[in-house]
Amino acid sequence: MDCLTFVCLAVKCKRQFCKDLNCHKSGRRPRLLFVPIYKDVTCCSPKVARGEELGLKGENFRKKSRGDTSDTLGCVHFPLCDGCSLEESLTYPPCTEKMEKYFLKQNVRVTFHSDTPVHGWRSIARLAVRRDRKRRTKIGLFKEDSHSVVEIPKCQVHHPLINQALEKVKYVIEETGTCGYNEDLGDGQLRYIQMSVEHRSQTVQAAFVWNSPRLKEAGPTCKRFLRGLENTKWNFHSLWLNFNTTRGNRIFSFEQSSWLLYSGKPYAVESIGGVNIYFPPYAFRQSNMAMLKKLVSEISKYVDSKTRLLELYAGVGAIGIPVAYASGARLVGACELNGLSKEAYLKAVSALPASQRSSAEFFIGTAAAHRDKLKLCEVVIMDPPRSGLDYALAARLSTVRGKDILKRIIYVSCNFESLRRDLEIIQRNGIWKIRSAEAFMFFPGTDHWEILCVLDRNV
Ligand SMILES: C[S@@+](CC[C@H](N)C(=O)[O-])C[C@H]1O[C@@H](n2cnc3c(N)ncnc32)[C@H](O)[C@@H]1O
Repeated sequence: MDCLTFVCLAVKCKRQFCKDLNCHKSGRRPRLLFVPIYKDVTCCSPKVARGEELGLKGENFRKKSRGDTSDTLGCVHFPLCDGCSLEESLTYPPCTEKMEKYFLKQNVRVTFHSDTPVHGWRSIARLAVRRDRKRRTKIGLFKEDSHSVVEIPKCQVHHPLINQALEKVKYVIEETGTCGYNEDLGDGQLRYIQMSVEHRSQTVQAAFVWNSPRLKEAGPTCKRFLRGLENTKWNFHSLWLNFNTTRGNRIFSFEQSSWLLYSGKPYAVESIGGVNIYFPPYAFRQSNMAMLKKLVSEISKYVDSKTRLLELYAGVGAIGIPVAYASGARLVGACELNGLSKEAYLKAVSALPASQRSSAEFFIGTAAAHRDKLKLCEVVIMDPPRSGLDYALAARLSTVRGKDILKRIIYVSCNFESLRRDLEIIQRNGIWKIRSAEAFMFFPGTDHWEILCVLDRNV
């Protein structure tokens, strides 16, 4: 999810620049934002002004008419900024047809959940900070196929608090003489900013990637910058530093020691399905919180009470824990590559009744490495990054073994192409049948759906 996410990183051909930017847009190039990205994904369609030419209608699908402002981007930064690829019919993206046809071939009608605001939905954003040739510091997204920054102060999909926070940051950058990073020279101070909204307090968790190995070497400007932000008395939930001096395209350093909480609280807390989920800046977080809640509520319908539930690609448990809470399932564990997510996961799990969490473990590593844990569960939830499932996991799922009790797979995907590939592997031995498919409009403005696909084991 996303990507960063943070979001879809681009990823094709020569465009393999930024390794940990997640961009849920086209996958054509490294765009800033939103979460880790991974291997090769198929390029999506180019920018299109509307998706209305497609005539398909899905169940519950509210097709909006052209000119309906609630389905139009209306952003001054379009099309210069590559964060969005659609300007109209945002809840009816071109990829819809392909997806519906695929599932229809498997005798499954897709249920659409597209009733979402198309503005202000992005509650986490990662932006680059760069110094241009005129020594001006710019904050924004990379322009396509380049590392020159397009400023987007009036971005329509950002939560309004993110734009407000960025305005304050820009002001403090100027006041304190903080210098944006210069990639060619490897000098400058501020490299990236991540802003993440905590909805309950209407505050913003801000993380600043600083070009120094530690606070000690960051120099007086760093402290002036942070004090300057505090002095604005604005709604910052917390101010974080991430120290990253590596050349290249990694936004963050993921060493624990590279993270410093300068002020405020360690976690942004969101209530999802009635349970508190804790988000530190160094863990994955979905960008559309309202739709995530809808997704969790739908998934809960596929999980019975007391079922043994495993979550793979778990992040901090934003899906699996609320699903267990709502359904009464027993968590047998969660697997996640980013070990820094463990503490937040265990904190959220502790809110579940003891009977539901007593055997819950957090397994750090790849889902492939932990695929033997599948034998512990009756239902597995998997929400991989855009690149899809680890091959060894998909292959393992395709061959049920003697003692396996697994009877349902709940696959959440932000990339139809990798989902289709994985479903082919999982289904190749005829053991699994698709029970249902639902599409959630997580990323209005992009040519993507978040897809929930449920498979049941043939009896
Ligand atoms: C799309 S996110 C979903 C996270 C979580 N389900 C949520 O909604 O917040 C994918 C997660 O998988 C993790 N990840 C990436 N590659 C992985 C792998 N090979 N094995 C296990 N986890 C992985 C990422 O760190 C990220 O937290």
